[in-house]
Amino acid sequence: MDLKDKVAVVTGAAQGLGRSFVEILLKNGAKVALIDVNKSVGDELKSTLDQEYGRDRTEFYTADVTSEEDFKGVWEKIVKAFGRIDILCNNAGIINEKHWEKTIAVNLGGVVRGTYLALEHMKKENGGNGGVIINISSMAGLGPLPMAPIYTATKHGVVGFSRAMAAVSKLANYGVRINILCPWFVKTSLLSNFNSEEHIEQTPPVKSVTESMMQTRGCLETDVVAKAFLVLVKDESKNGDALMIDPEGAVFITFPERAKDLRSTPVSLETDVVAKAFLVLVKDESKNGDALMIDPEGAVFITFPERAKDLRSTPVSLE
Ligand SMILES: NC(=O)C1=CN([C@@H]2O[C@H](COP(=O)(O)OP(=O)(O)OC[C@H]3O[C@@H](n4cnc5c(N)ncnc54)[C@H](O)[C@@H]3O)[C@@H](O)[C@H]2O)C=CC1
Ligand SMILES: CCC(=O)/C=C/C=C\C[C@@H](O)/C=C/C=C/C=C\[C@@H](O)CCCC(=O)O
Repeated sequence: MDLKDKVAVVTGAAQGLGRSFVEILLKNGAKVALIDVNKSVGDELKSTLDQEYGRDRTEFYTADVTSEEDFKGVWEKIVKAFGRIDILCNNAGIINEKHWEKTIAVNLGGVVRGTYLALEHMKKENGGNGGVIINISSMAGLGPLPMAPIYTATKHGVVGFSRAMAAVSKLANYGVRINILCPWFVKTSLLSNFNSEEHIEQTPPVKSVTESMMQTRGCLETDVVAKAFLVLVKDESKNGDALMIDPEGAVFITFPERAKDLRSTPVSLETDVVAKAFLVLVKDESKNGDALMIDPEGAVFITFPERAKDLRSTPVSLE
C-alpha cells in the first residue's frame, strides 16, 4: 500500500505508541486523524505536528472509544473532513487490574467498536475504498502475563476477534485487511504507571516474575514498534496476521488453521460427553490452566505453547 495522501485514523494517538504510529504514517505521506480521550495532550501534539508537517496533514479529535456516541460522532466528523478513510489503528488501551470492567471496555470494546465503525465506511459493498485495520494487542495476547490476567484476556480477545473478522472480510470480499500487532514491553507511560500499587492485585512472587522478564530482556522503544506497525499497514499480502515484536526482533506468528490442529492429548469419555468432560476438569487435581476441547470426535487436552516465544513464527526485517 502506497501511503501518499491516504487517510489514517489512530486511537490513543496523543502519546506513547499511538504517537509513534501517527508520526510514521505522516513521514510516509499519509494524512492522520488523531483520536484520544486526553484533550490537553492531544492538543499539544497537534500543534507540534502542525509545525513539523503542516496544519493540513492532521486533525485531533477528543473522544472516548468506550462511548458509542463519542466514537461514532467523531468518526462522522473525520469522514466529512477528510472525505475517505483508508487505514484505522485501534491502539487506545489501558492496564488496570482493579477496575477491570473499564480495562475490558477500552482494550476490547474499543477495538470492536472501531473495527465495526471502520468496516461500515471502508467495505466495498458499502461503496468504500477498502483498506486496512491494525488492532494493537500485545505479547500478552499470545501468552499469559501472570501480573495482568484481565489485560491478558483483553489482548487475547483482540487477537481472536481480529482473526475472525479478517476471515469474515475475506469471505465477504470487503476489501479490508485486518491485522494484529503484538509488542513486548515498551517504554511508555502505560508501562511506568502500571507499577503503581493502585493497579496491582497480585502477590509479590507474581510481580517479581514480570519485573525480571523486563530486566533480563529489556523494553522496546516506540519507534521500533512503529516500524513493525508499518509492515502490517503496507504489506497487502497480510490479512488476519499477527506480528510479534520483542527485543530479538519481529516475527509473523503461524497460528494453527483450526482449533483441531492444536497439539493435544486424547481423553476417553462415555455418554453425555460434555458433562463427563466437565467432571474430568473438576476431579483431575493435576490440571491447572489446562483446556479440554471436546467435539464429535471426542475430548482432548490442548497443549498450549508455554510462552508467546514458543509459537511457530517467521522473522521479518524492519529495516
Ligand atoms: N507499553 C507497553 O508495554 C505495551 C503496550 N501495548 C498496547 O499498546 C497500546 C498503546 O499503549 P501505550 O502507548 O503503551 O499507552 P499510553 O498510556 O502511553 O497511551 C495510551 C493512549 O490511549 C489513550 N486512551 C486511553 N483510554 C482511552 C479511551 N477510552 N479512549 C480514547 N483514548 C484512550 C490515552 O489517553 C493515551 O494517550 C495499548 O493498547 C497497549 O495495551 C502493547 C504491548 C506493550
Ligand atoms: C510490570 C507489570 C506488567 O505486567 C506490565 C504490563 C504492561 C503492559 C505491557 C504489555 O502489553 C506487555 C506484555 C508483554 C508480554 C510478554 C510476554 C507474555 O507473553 C508473557 C510471557 C511470559 C514468559 O515469557 O514467561
